[in-house]
Amino acid sequence: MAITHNLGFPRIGARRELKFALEEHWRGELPAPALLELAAGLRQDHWQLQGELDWQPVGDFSLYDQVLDMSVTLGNLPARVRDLGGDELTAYFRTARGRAPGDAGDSVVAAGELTKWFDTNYHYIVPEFSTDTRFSLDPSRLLAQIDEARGQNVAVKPVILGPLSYLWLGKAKDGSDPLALLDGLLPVYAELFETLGRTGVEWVQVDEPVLVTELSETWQQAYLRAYRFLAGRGPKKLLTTYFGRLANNLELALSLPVDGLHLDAQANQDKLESLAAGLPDDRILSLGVINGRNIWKSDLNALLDRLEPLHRQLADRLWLAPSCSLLHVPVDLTSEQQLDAEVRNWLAFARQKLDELTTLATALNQGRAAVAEALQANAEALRSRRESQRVNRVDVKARLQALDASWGQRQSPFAERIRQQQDRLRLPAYPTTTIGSFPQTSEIRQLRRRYRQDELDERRYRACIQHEIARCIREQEALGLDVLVHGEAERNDMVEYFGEQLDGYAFSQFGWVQSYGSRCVKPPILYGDIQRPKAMTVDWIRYAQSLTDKPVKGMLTGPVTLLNWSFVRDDQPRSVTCFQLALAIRDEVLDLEQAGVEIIQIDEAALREGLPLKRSQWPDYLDWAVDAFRLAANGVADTTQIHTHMCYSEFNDIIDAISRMDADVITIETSRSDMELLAAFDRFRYPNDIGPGVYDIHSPNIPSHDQIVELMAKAGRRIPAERLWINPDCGLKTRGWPEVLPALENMVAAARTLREAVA
Ligand SMILES: CN1c2c(nc(N)[nH]c2=O)NC[C@@H]1CNc1ccc(C(=O)N[C@@H](CCC(=O)N[C@@H](CCC(=O)N[C@@H](CCC(=O)O)C(=O)O)C(=O)O)C(=O)O)cc1
Ligand SMILES: N[C@@H](CCS)C(=O)O
Ligand SMILES: [Zn+2]
Repeated sequence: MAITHNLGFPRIGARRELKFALEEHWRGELPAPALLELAAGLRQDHWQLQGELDWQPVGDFSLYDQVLDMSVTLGNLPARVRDLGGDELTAYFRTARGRAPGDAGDSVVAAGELTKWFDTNYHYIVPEFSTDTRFSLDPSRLLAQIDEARGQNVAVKPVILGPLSYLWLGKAKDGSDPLALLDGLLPVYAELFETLGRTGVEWVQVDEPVLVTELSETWQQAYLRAYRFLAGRGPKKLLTTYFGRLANNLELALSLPVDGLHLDAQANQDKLESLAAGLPDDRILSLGVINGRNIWKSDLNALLDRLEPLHRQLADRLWLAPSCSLLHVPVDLTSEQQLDAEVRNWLAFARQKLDELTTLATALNQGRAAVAEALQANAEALRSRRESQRVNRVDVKARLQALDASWGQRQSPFAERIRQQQDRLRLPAYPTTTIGSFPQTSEIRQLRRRYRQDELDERRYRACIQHEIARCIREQEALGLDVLVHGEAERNDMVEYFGEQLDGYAFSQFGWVQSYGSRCVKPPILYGDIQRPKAMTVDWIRYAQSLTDKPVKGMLTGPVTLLNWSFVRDDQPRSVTCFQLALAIRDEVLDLEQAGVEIIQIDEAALREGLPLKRSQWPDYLDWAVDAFRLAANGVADTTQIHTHMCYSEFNDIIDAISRMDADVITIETSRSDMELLAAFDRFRYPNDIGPGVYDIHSPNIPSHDQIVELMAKAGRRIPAERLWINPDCGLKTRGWPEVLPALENMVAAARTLREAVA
């Protein structure tokens, strides 16, 4: 009997029920018991949807983030939150967001840092450590959910984050080494396992995704030490790895004293037979056979060809699962009634992926004939996708073939370009600008919803958006900003907006995926060769420019970010898809230039986050990613100024690549690090213009004039004043106008002060 299980289910809800309830609760409109009741209802629904599986995950549900949940279980909330007291839920939300419902004044604290979860678009709350950190067990959340699940006849398999991954994902604010905390942490994990054992849990899933990164000898030794210490305590342990190949850590993983190993079957595919052959009799092997991060149907027949011999060898020691938690895919394809039927037939969301798993297990346990119809339909769907004219377009492929290196080359080097641009733009010293988006108010979202639901015709919708753009231009002129933006009011999201307009993309209605906390994104589905049927942004920018004499930036999302934040095709290398996107964006850049736009910003917010988890693979990725950016950007004349924006700040290790992008101006996040992160640009003698962010847009706090002047003075010690711009860290879409206006007022005033100093 092959056994089926799941690593984790999306918790936001098929209709984003959790998002809306959380936001209502934070506004003080939904009491905590009602929020908790809704969460319990979602868990119940999700266990029911997973009812066919042999084991179901428990503890994967989270009100905000699973890493923060683990911090609670290990008694490791930040001292600034613990000191404020209050109940458990209050402390939880204060750590996540800096405030709980009703908090003001002294009860507002700095929120925990959010950072991306491996190479996904999910963001977790970073555990905070110092040399003084002491852990203590609080298993109450996990035990309560185990009880709840047992009450619903769930075959309970608790899920926890393992000790090494927990330490690796955290940060010591005092610069100490998190690994030094391992000895203090292990007894708490031991107590947790023993507690779970006493409640009769048979298997516990211990997530150690860090095993797919390239670990130093010290970390490898730490793994051995930790799992030897924990051996034999509590339930059987399924050591769970995901997001890639175990590579050098495979032997290490196999040598750990655990009862089973889960790995991504596709990433480790050349190892499966030898693994099965050498597996000790008392171990199980769990294969992540269904891709948990994309939305394509699996090739079930090909998988069975591979799995049948393994199953004959391992019998019930073969477990089948998705490759990782299904957190990263939408819940249910059956909701998508407006999606093109042909494309829909190629897709599988979370529910459909679990169906695939059940089909595979039935075929293995009872023979393929038992699921002949499902296998036939699957083969048909795959054939239809492979042969579809919409997937493979001769014209797009031919254009890519015809590319030569000159397409990625600006006409002149930066020093010459910037002289021509300055002659044309006549900007003051320390030019001020913003990153693109202005507040996405509920009125703007309502507009879009009414347009989508045909309550507003196109003419009226466009007039309303123009009205928003006009307001945005008016406000920026009144503030005295130097380079304006149109505000992005017409965009639901910086990626989805472009996906909706490019051939080769489909988009869903309900395909929401959690990005952080209650915030979701709806990644568009890139299924075929990419072609831009018509200009996507030119009318809006032209309209904005018609309202002002100041330059308005054309605003685009770059090819690498479109790639990394979409569900992309798996039938060709990512680099090829990225170059197709680059050509489409290049066409838009040239149309903007043709329309007289003097400055064009191409956001590459996801370029760094797409770095492979293994450093040895970085050079290859950076080569083609930077080439794709250059292909998109570099068709313009010297007089056209290209900006790029990246809303993160760790550039030390990729500064060569950033430099090779050769954007005339790069705007980056630096305010929270006190400009320290400019050190990389300084050390490398980065030659082009830089706009180091002077205020943190994630916080409602208003930066003062003096703070901004001080930050820019620090920047000036690293970068010559004539190459500095002044701007916020990132776009302002999540903020409200009452916060944005005074912040930008101070920013412009600070620029004036700085200009006086250089006059
Ligand atoms: C910069 N970030 C982004 C990432 N990935 C992207 N694809 N895009 C990004 O901008 N990754 C890293 C970060 C993550 N940061 C964020 C920040 C904010 C959000 C966010 O606010 N998401 C919204 C959904 C945005 C959206 O697409 N909205 C649509 C539909 C809105 C909607 O649900 N409308 C309701 C009606 C609402 C109303 O007020 O009446 C409806 O239709 O029923 C739109 O604006 O049209 C969120 O709500 O979570 C995400 C990631
Ligand atoms: N232009 C986008 C970039 C976000 S990373 C914005 O301003 O929202
Ligand atoms: Zn940004």
